[in-house]
Amino acid sequence: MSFITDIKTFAALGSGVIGSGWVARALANGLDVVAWDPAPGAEEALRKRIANAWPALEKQGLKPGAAQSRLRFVATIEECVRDADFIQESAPERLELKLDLHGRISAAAKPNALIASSTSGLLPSEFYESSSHPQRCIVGHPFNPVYLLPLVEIVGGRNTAPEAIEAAKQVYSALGMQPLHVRKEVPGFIADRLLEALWREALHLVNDGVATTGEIDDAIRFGAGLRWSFMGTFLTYTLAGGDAGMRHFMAQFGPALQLPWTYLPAPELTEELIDAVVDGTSEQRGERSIASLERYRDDCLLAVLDAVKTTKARHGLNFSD
Ligand SMILES: NC(=O)C1=CN([C@@H]2O[C@H](COP(=O)(O)OP(=O)(O)OC[C@H]3O[C@@H](n4cnc5c(N)ncnc54)[C@H](O)[C@@H]3O)[C@@H](O)[C@H]2O)C=CC1
Ligand SMILES: C[N+](C)(C)CC(=O)CC(=O)[O-]
Repeated sequence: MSFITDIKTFAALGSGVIGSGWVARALANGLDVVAWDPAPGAEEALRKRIANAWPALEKQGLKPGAAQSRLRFVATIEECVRDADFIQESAPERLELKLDLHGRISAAAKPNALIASSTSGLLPSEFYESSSHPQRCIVGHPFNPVYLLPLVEIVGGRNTAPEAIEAAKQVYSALGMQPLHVRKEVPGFIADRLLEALWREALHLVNDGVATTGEIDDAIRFGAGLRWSFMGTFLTYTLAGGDAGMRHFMAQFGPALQLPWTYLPAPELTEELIDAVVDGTSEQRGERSIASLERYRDDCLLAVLDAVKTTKARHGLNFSD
């Protein structure tokens, strides 16, 4: 089974926050883009959003041939997808709406054109249920702003062909993205599971009068947020275990998971879970020593801090603003 990976024409259905981000990314990569959205005034709003994103894209570097004028806004779903090599749906997050929309998209599209949905957490097996050629249907979950953030989670449904996942990885990589294949079809995928957990706790803290939204945002942006831009939670905590690494960290801080810090039920700390975490982080570390990882972490932190400081100053802000 082969799918189109050398794409020239990108179709975008739904041109709100996320759809317009996809259009901006595709245009900046030198593609022709065809867009459709049923809302009155949608074309004007889309063109405004693209113009607003363009200076950042120019700064990042446009691909040869990139131009805002290569966007064509059309009146029907069928016209939008008929000649497209790749289709990205970014319509409202409602199962019935997506089910119906994908029935129409897939009936009109070329059978070997990949069809992706930007959904944040609906299951592809459900909303692609009545699609034609469902083996080419995937989720491509992006992050806002889509034209700058590289991560895209790729999720297949019951009928998705493994070749479609590989083809989608190629397409998104060619668009300058970092694809992450979510191997199990679960609601919320990987990233939103994490983001929603943080969001849930943040709302509890506000609701209980513990902190203001600004204080919670400060707690993120001046601490873990800076680390997260270059090192994830598991490797960060490996360093927090000192020279003894993750096993020491698990022994010292693992029991705290049972304290009532959180409203989320904690998993039971079985030996199996500890081993999985220790083994996973050992693999992430590879041959690197704790000290060399610390130097890497500090270098990255300084670079990020410097970049944030310089950019804030350009906007007339202090670092603490
Ligand atoms: N906003 C966010 O932070 C993120 C959203 N997503 C996902 O992207 C998708 C779109 O979300 P947003 O852009 O935030 O919503 P939005 O509300 O900004 O845009 C949705 C657009 O879809 C249009 N629309 C309405 N009915 C439609 C239909 N039948 N077919 C096609 N388009 C239709 C609306 O006119 C609107 O322009 C959702 O599936 C959402 O879960 C994914 C990542 C992040
Ligand atoms: C709020 N959200 C679940 C729609 C967020 C995302 O899906 C990703 C993001 O950009 O944070």
